[in-house]
Amino acid sequence: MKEKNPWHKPLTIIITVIGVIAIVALVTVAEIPPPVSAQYGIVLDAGSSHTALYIYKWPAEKDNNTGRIEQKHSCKVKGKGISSYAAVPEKAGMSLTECMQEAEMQVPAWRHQETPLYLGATAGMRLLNMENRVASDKVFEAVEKTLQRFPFSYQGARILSGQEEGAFGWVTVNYLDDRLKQGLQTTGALDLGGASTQISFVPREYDISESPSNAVAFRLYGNYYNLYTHSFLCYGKDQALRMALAHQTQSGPITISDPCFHPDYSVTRNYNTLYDSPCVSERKPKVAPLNFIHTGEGNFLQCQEVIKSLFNFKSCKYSKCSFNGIFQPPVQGSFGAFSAYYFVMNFLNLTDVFSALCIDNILTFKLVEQIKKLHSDINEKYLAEYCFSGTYILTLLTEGYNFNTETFSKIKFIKEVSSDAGWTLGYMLNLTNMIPAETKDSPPLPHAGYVSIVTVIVLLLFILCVCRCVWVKGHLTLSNGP
Ligand SMILES: Nc1ncnc2c1ncn2[C@@H]1O[C@H](COP(=O)(O)OP(=O)(O)O)[C@@H](O)[C@H]1O
Ligand SMILES: [Ca+2]
Repeated sequence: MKEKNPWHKPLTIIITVIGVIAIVALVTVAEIPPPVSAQYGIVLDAGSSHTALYIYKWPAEKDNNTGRIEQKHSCKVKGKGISSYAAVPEKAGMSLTECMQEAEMQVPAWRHQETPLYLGATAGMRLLNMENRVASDKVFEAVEKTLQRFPFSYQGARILSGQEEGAFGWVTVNYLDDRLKQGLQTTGALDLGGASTQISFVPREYDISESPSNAVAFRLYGNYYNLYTHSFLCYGKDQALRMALAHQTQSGPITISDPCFHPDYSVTRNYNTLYDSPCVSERKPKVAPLNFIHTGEGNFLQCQEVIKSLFNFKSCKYSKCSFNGIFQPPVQGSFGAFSAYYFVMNFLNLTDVFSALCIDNILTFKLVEQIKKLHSDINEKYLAEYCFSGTYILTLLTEGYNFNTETFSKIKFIKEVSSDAGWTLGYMLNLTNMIPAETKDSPPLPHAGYVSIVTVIVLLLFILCVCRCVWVKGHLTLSNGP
């Protein structure tokens, strides 16, 4: 008689049911496309001194909020900023062609059409727009014409407000540090450009109503942030230098001896060129020669006096001000200082240490010719201006924003944190809605998790089946045996 197989019926039914469920699940899950492709976004930062193109990349399958964005590529546009082409606007457009062609190569062709392309202009165009609206519109027309020729999804070119520039710089720094998602204490952002400078931070106690125009409220990943931000037009380092020179040429002299420049420095400058900016135009001396000779003297304390004269510390109708009657709560927490802050402080080796007392020792003004020999790879204009710029930065931070020895030590001079620090990433994150206001409940298991579990179940079933077959076969052999 054939022995009854104990594996029969209930077990077979269970195995069949689980097997069917597993196969159905596997088929369903397998239908979701695997997470392989990437998405791209392009932002052009049209600054006062130059334009830079940034390409960002993020995993395509993580819709909107979970994928990490990284900087894939950057390209420095040759020549000056777009505002410098006011007299020949078509050249502003042409200047962008090379970097745009690079972008075409960098982004896979099949992604071109869905890759958003933005251009944001900052203080250089803000000034041109104030000075000559028609010229500013023509520059934008030329730039648009060039950008639209490329196969990307062009989203427009516009001037960012100072508030946007400050706030997006803050978003970038905190996004890169991963502080927003984790709800950590945020880092303030200090951006020094050529034509404007921004300060943005979350103050300890903040009465927004005192100056609503300085307040930006964000809700990011479920957290509220009340950001203080201010952009000082004309206080970027190039316009600040113009203001310092204007201060020293009020009487229209033929020669000036500038304490902020090296003792052997001597350059002929044109009065019309110097005063050709809304930051200084009203102060142009009535009577002046065509040119003046700008010579150096190299004296830190006197240089600081000249620079202090660019700030008005007198009038303040708020509880507290930085300068020029602008409301500013006391600085709070750590700060990331980037763009020209970084370039200058990195060159002067002042990025790690600070003692208000030792600045003048560090900034002993050597002969500019010696410095040129030591740093033959660096642009001569930058070299000649580093002492002015260094003194300007220290004065702006300590006298202007009221950083003291303790709070200054919390400033980190940064070029990048995996991606370059600047407003462009924050701008793109905002325009593509990449940072959600709320944290979405993430699925209990990611796609890969489901696939693994189903695979393990199927494997177990397979092993179970094999065992059963072996058992049945063995049993039959035994029962059929002699
Ligand atoms: N290597 C460098 N050394 C010193 N300064 C630099 C260097 N590279 C860029 N800069 C300066 O950084 C500033 C960048 O400002 P930019 O972004 O063009 O202007 P804005 O933000 O005011 O529109 C300019 O003053 C430029 O001269
Ligand atoms: Ca800038």
